[in-house]
Amino acid sequence: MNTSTNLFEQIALDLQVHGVSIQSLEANEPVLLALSKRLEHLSQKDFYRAGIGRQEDHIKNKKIRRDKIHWLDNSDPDEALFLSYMQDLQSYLNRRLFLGLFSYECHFAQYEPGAFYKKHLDAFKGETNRILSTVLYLNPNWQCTDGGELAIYDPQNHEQLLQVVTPNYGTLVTFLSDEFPHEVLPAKKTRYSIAGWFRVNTSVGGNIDPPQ
Ligand SMILES: O=C(O)CCC(=O)C(=O)O
Ligand SMILES: [Fe+2]
Repeated sequence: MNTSTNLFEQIALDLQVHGVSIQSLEANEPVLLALSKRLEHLSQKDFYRAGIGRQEDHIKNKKIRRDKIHWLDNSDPDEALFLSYMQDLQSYLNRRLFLGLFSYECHFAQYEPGAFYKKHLDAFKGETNRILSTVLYLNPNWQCTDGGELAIYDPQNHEQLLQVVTPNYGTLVTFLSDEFPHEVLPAKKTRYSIAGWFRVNTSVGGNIDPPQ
């Protein structure tokens, strides 16, 4: 078994038992280095203010989330390397857990000091084809006093805190999109992550659902 297979198996087991997985991608240095290099080359104009679903109300948006995002695609080789890695994870999880995952979409997110994302679910039962959420953190030397933690809540009791995840470089969180409420606590330093979603295909009449 190579290191990716070990990690993929660990994620599959975590999901099976808990519905949430917190692992480290640090053994896969090439992918992390490629993403860090890509982040260095992206400029402020490559990021734009994120919205919530089809909600276009800017004031309301700003009360809920303050991150800026940049979608990944295959035209950039460093982004493509990560997308291909997540494609391998998708295939593994489909073989192992029969999830029928069909596509993966993801964006870099930049949280400037003071930015947050209030408690939310990434998917509502029956209303979306987002099945699994992933978040990968890209912050070297993040200190516990830097804030910006991901707080994950109990699916049965949305007030009950389950886990607090420090956004350390290489940490990869995976969870069931319509089960786990979560929030990003205000960051004190600029915080980078890649948030992504594995989706099932809900196409009708042969029209494939657009990936984003
Ligand atoms: O960056 C994070 O820790 C989570 C972001 C998130 O929940 C989202 O983008 O939906
Ligand atoms: Fe989320």
